[in-house]
Amino acid sequence: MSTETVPLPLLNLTFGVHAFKALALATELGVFTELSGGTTSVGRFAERHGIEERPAELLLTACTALGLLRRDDAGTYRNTDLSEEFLVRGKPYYFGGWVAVVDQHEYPAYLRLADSLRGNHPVSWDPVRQESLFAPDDPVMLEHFWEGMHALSAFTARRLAESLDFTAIRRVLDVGGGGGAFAVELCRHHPALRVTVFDLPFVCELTAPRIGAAGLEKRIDLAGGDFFTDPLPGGHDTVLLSNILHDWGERDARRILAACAEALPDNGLLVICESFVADDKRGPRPAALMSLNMLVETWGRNYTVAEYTAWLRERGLVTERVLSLDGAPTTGALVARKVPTRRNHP
Ligand SMILES: C[S@@+](CC[C@H](N)C(=O)[O-])C[C@H]1O[C@@H](n2cnc3c(N)ncnc32)[C@H](O)[C@@H]1O
Repeated sequence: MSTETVPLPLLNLTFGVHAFKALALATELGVFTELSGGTTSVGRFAERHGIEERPAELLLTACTALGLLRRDDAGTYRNTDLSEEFLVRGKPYYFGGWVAVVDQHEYPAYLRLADSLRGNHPVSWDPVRQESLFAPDDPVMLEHFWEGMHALSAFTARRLAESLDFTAIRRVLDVGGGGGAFAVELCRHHPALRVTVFDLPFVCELTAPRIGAAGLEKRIDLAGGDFFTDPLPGGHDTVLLSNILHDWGERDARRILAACAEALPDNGLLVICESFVADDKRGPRPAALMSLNMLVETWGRNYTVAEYTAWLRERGLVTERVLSLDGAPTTGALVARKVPTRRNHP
């Protein structure tokens, strides 16, 4: 080993925990919300939160080093553009819901990652007592998950709206579209588009106010149902599956694909928006880590384009292209077309 070689990349990986917990605690304390448009000092911050100056300074310094706060020479702290836009409660793309999901729902589960590994089962919820990750039993999920999904997916949806040719797309069925991010952003970008969000009935109820707040009730319909037991609504030329299939084991993922293929007309499009693991399984990092996350959360994993292409072919769909949504929270979109079935003419 060269004397120059030091384990800094490893140390940097361990800092991930510290950085995330600083973000999570500051968000939970409402630091960025209280600083919106204003400033604080260590002393004022400590007083406001009823804490000593030492911990106050350490948290404010960590947030500054992480690019969440700016400190001037007089020791005054204010939000950066990033925290002002995304970490102030009440702003349209508030990201704190997702931070809360990771902190309160996923982080405790990672303390039991080894159990998940040894038992090959999720640990973020109890499969004996709960039907699925998405059952309405977990108050943290209910309060934060769909709000958090909206904050994450809005940016993927924007990239999809820009990257996919919508000229011939009139009506989209967003299967498992709870949170409403795709429906809202796609409709905003494409004024002639209509979208139906199909999700569990209680999720549709959570999503309805968000559609109302966007003023899109006339173009976005909500359809409550279960994609394993209910037929998917017809009349759509395009079906979207965003971050759905990785939630499920291979058998269930293929059942969902079969239901989507069934709901599409000939020449209809199926769009799978997901972070695809590379066919050679060497990465990329966001897909590989999301896939590991599926170990603690579900029985699923992030699949490869080759896997989807093979499963779709069995259902009469042909992969036409894979769009790279670089910089988006979800990094790819596979676009497949339903091939017209040949009918025997008399
Ligand atoms: C990871 S979220 C993805 C949400 C959205 N598509 C996005 O990308 O922002 C998975 C979604 O699938 C929905 N879902 C889970 N099981 C379902 C089922 N059996 N039938 C219909 N929707 C379901 C959940 O309620 C949730 O909204």
